[in-house]
Amino acid sequence: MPYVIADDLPEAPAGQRFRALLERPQILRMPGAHLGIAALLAKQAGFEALYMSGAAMSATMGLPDLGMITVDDVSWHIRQVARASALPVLVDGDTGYGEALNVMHMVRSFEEAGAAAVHLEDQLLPKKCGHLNDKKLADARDMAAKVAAARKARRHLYLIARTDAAASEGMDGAVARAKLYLEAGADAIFPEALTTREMFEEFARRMPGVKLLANMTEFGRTPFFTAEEFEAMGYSMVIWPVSQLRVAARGMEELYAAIARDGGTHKMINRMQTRAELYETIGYHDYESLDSTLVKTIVPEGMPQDR
Ligand SMILES: C[C@](O)(C(=O)O)[C@H](CC(=O)O)C(=O)O
Ligand SMILES: [Mg+2]
Repeated sequence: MPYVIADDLPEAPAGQRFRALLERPQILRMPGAHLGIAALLAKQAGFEALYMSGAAMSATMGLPDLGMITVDDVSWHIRQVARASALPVLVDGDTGYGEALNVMHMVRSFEEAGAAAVHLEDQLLPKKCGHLNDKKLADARDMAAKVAAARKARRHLYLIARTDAAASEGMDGAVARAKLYLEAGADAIFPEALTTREMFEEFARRMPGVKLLANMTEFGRTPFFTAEEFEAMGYSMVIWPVSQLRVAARGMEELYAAIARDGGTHKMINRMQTRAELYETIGYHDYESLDSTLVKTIVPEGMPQDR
């Protein structure tokens, strides 16, 4: 249904709807979807919440995931995803784009744009994908101050603190940082780039009662586990952050090669969503019939139109 109808908009704030999903016993599954069209397709597949990846948003803009995108770039993505899907969205807030005040501005901007949750990581700029080498970690107390700042700025936004410490400070360091971030006001923890099942299980065991997020990114350091496996290991949320971007990028690569090679798109037609299917996805005809109903309501039949 068209998002422009007030009666169809969700009543509760996005953060509250996100929390309600986390109260259920099963793991919350969030595929990456940072564009309106992706949000609609993910919702159609049955997902109840979505993830917005910094890596995917950056790559969409033709940029590396080094913390170069801004609060406004991300807010633009949040608006279209929240609007198109009306689903709660967890947003990658990177390092908060600066220090405490920047973090507070990020929280307010993301909430205003329609986000449900954000994660904030303990790296220094230029931040890296958590699965790469040579990450520079922030001082744990500086990160805790950012979490506290986020807490002060948020009304309903769910706050997830991500720690990238496992690689350089080991499990003890990651656990100690997670505890500090929880004390500072984080609602949940995202232990980044754990490399074995044993590490995931140990982290969960040492964080009893804490909501944890698992990152199932491909081509990284985490071996493949299913949502069910993460749930059994004690995780409450799982993301597949960049998968949609990777598949779409491969599709674009093949399309451009085909046009260059064949002088047209004829060999790619059966790989395409048809016009009718696309219109179905975006609700084209719903908007069109809404428009004609409105015109009839405002200008009843028989009423002279050109006075
Ligand atoms: C989750 C993540 O922060 C993202 O931006 O999607 C990335 C994903 C990736 O680069 O594979 C990460 O740092 O893990
Ligand atoms: Mg990221």
